[in-house]
Amino acid sequence: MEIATCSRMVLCALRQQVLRCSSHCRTWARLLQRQRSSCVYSSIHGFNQDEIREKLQAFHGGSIDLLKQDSGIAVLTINNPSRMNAFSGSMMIDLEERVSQLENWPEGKGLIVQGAAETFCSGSDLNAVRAISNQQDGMKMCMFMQNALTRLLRLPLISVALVEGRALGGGAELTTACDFRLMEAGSVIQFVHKHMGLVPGWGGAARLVHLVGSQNALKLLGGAVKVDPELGVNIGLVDGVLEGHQKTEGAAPLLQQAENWLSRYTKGPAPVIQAVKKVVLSGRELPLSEALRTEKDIFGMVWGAPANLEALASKSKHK
Ligand SMILES: CC[C@H](C(=O)O)C(=O)SCCNC(=O)CCNC(=O)[C@H](O)C(C)(C)COP(=O)(O)OP(=O)(O)OC[C@H]1O[C@@H](n2cnc3c(N)ncnc32)[C@H](O)[C@@H]1OP(=O)(O)O
Repeated sequence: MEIATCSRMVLCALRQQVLRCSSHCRTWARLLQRQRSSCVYSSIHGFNQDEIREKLQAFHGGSIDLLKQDSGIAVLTINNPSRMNAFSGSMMIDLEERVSQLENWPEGKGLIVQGAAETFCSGSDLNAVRAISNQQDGMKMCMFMQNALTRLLRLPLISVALVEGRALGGGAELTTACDFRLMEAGSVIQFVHKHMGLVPGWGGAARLVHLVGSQNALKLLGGAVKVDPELGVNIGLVDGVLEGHQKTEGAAPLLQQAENWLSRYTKGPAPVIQAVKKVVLSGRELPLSEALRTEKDIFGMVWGAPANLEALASKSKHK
């Protein structure tokens, strides 16, 4: 082969390689950008993820367990029963890692957040709280948890907190990082922060105001009110009440009841369910013009896609 032909072939192969690499890099850059934009705090706010992870890791115990099911509904379990599912530092890191796994789940449609051993979550582990009660560490933990819970709420999955037993302090805040809340009869959500000389710091106050309005939020935080299912439904915090399966004979297990409740919203192909969540999220979080532009982009992803073409071909009627 002539030297000129040979070097043309090498150049061509190199160019293809570079193109492949740059497209790969662009995809990565987009992914990283998306990840960053889901967070509230980054290095420009003085937030150093690795530093706080190292600090939190020192307070271990418990775990956050993730079960991805073929149905497209995942179950996230807060698991630290000997401390009423309080969040240790390592569980905070676990949570952030599980959220990352859910961000990269193309088949996902729904998420149920529950506590282990018949209670939801009693907030931060008070042993860790005592050890990091200085201002600086408190701020770092607060930023870490705000990032993790904001990313949880922004997942392209329809999420529900299944409240059994008690959701206290940070546990109450966690329920507000889901799209919906279901309460077992007899369970309680309580923002106990005032009794601890605090206010919510995991984003729970901001989200609570969005959910129930500022008047009700002021009452719940100012009075550290115990919210039972009836009050929760009345003020719009709670979306459904489940029968306590131990107290009501013949009632299905709570997780099964929650899955049945959620399934009406997760029925259908994953790309469509994810698009539904994304348009609602942009409407909830963005100024109108930006939300409209985002809605157009998301619409563009489902228009003419397989589910849309299939529906058109089937000439379905909506009776
Ligand atoms: C406030 C803001 C902050 C944030 O947002 O970051 C927080 O969340 S601070 C934490 C707020 N939560 C609390 O203050 C809960 C305190 N605990 C209780 O009120 C009770 O323990 C209760 C109601 C959860 C359960 O009461 P019960 O009588 O049923 O059981 P025990 O009290 O015997 O609890 C069993 C066992 O769990 C330990 N426990 C419970 N919650 C925590 C917690 N948040 N951190 C660490 N440990 C907790 C409790 O001490 C018992 O352990 P034991 O070794 O048997 O004494």
